[in-house]
Amino acid sequence: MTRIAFIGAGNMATALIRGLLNSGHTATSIRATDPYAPSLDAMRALGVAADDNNAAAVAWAEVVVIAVKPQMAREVLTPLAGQFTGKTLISICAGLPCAFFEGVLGDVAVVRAMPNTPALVGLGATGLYATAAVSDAGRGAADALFNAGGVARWVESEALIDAVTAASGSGPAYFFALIEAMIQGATALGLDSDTAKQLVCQTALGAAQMTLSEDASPTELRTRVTSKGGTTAAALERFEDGDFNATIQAGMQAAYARAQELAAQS
Ligand SMILES: NC(=O)C1=CN([C@@H]2O[C@H](COP(=O)(O)OP(=O)(O)OC[C@H]3O[C@@H](n4cnc5c(N)ncnc54)[C@H](O)[C@@H]3O)[C@@H](O)[C@H]2O)C=CC1
Ligand SMILES: O=C(O)[C@@H]1CCC=N1
Repeated sequence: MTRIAFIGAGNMATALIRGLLNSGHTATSIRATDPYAPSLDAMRALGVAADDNNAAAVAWAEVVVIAVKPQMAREVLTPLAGQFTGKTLISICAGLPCAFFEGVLGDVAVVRAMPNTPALVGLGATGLYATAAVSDAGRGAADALFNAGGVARWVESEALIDAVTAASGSGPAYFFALIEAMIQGATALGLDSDTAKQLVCQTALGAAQMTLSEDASPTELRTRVTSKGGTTAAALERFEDGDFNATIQAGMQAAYARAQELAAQS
């Protein structure tokens, strides 16, 4: 089984590791590093060896996932330069281009990945891009890692990873915000919070599942719910008073621009 080391054992690494374990990857083939003791304890509770020795983890691994904040990546990776020959580096750092890792590390085969936290429950969505230096085995390992926690799609150009970031990388937060607002709305109308949560979340699941499985566009599906002169139309008209669609588009453009700023600052 591929030996995978995670440098950084925070939120996203934990989601990916739990996805791997749930899909049958053995804990002894995973290792994690982090300077933060509670993160190491959480890893050990999953049966994953964890310490703060990045160099030893890289030496042990066939695949290394860099899962620190983008602003930390240079500082964390600089001491590891020259230690990636024959290994695959998978970066999940928002914004940072493959060329950044090649510049810091020298000889390295880089996969750029943009996963999301629902990997924790097996429903992650990941975009992947590989440089020409990545071997078939390296691509296969990335495929296996991200399909373990959901679905993964390869994109044709590296720039599209920033688009993935704006869509599905940050996307769970957009849906959490909508769910949060809808639960607040439902409780304001008198539902108890448990019932509101159940009904709102089931509605979100149902809408997503229908959009995937029905042979109809989201526009058509929305139209089928929206009776002329009915309740849905009343709500959607009010949303559009607040420029709902334009606001979502502008938010996603802001996420995309921020990914590019992170690259420029690296
Ligand atoms: N949270 C999310 O939804 C997503 C995050 N990402 C990317 O994943 C990366 C990690 O993000 P999160 O997990 O949210 O952040 P986080 O802050 O939860 O985790 C980062 C971890 O890196 C550790 N760290 C700091 N210095 C280190 C060092 N020298 N050696 C090893 N570990 C060190 C920190 O202690 C922390 O536990 C970021 O680059 C982010 O852009 C990508 C997709 C989604
Ligand atoms: O907010 C962020 O920068 C990271 C990348 C995508 C999701 N979380």
